[in-house]
Amino acid sequence: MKVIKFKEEDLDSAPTILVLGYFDGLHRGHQALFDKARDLAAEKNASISVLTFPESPVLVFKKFNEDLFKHLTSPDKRLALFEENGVDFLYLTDFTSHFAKLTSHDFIQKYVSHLNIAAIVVGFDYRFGSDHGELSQLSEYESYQIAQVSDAGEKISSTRIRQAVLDGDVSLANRLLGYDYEVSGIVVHGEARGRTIGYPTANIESKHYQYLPAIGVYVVDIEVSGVRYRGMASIGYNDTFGGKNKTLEVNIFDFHDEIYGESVTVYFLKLIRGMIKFDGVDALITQMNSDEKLSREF
Ligand SMILES: Cc1cc2nc3c(=O)[nH]c(=O)nc-3n(C[C@H](O)[C@H](O)[C@H](O)COP(=O)(O)O)c2cc1C
Ligand SMILES: Nc1ncnc2c1ncn2[C@@H]1O[C@H](COP(=O)(O)OP(=O)(O)O)[C@@H](O)[C@H]1O
Repeated sequence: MKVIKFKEEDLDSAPTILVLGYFDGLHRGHQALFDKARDLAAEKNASISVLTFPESPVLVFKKFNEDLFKHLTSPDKRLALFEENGVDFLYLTDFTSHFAKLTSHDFIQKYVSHLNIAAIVVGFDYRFGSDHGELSQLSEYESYQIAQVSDAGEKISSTRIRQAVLDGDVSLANRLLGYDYEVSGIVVHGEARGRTIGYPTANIESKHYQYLPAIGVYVVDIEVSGVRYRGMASIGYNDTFGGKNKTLEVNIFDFHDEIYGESVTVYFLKLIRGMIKFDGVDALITQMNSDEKLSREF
């Protein structure tokens, strides 16, 4: 997949299926658009292009807070998901005040018309341009609007998945995403207490703006240097020890190596329980023994 800043002179000239949207998380609802795009691409011998934005359009409309930078995936994972879904050309353009003022007609003139469009695919609720144009506006092109995908009778949406993650319901998030919710980060030093209680934990700090699941203990997989291990994670303040910082820590099963400074990815599989403030370290260890048993059996 080629990632290209949208400029008229840099566009590929071969016929292409254009998929439009922002696609945070590229969940099962989004994947339905790419299923259709792949069918069309095969039928018309065309490539697949996406025209999207590096950051959320909401940044242009709302007072800033850090949450507006947050995504369901890291930037790398976002690219990998587009690639897995068959995208050949990912065109990026900044969503700015100027961009927001374009009418649907301007958008077609300035962007869509410069591509060699074989067909356009959008989602059921797609609107574009300052006049909130509908698909009919694109009627000069062969265009397809994909029906909403539901799960348990409710629409699959990035908002619903974000809420599931924040509630700690990673099982639901994973089902709606169609893959395991993951957070990437770097292994940093903690209090060096883990090893003294028989459960060393890799403390993971994320540089990306991602949603961290709710405080609690989780069954996880963790990828270290390309190998995926089972483990158990804690998200919280280490209440038993009066911790002040919220940490994401993973005890990795059948693993014995120093990995400070390594980039790792944590895949959240299931919420085990909430955080408990124990009276002493022995009670914590007993609880962690049973967390381990459950996590290994998952
Ligand atoms: C699976 C798991 C469950 C945990 N559960 C709790 C808990 O219920 N209460 C708590 O205070 N700390 C809990 N912890 C966090 C430990 O307090 C923490 O890992 C330990 O203090 C080591 O910290 P360090 O890595 O900074 O040295 C848990 C950690 C793991 C890996
Ligand atoms: N099975 C394991 N799970 C997690 N980390 C491990 C494991 N074995 C060794 N380590 C190493 O030990 C470190 C964790 O030890 P710990 O005593 O908890 O110190 P810290 O407080 O710095 O995290 C990890 O960052 C990693 O480098």
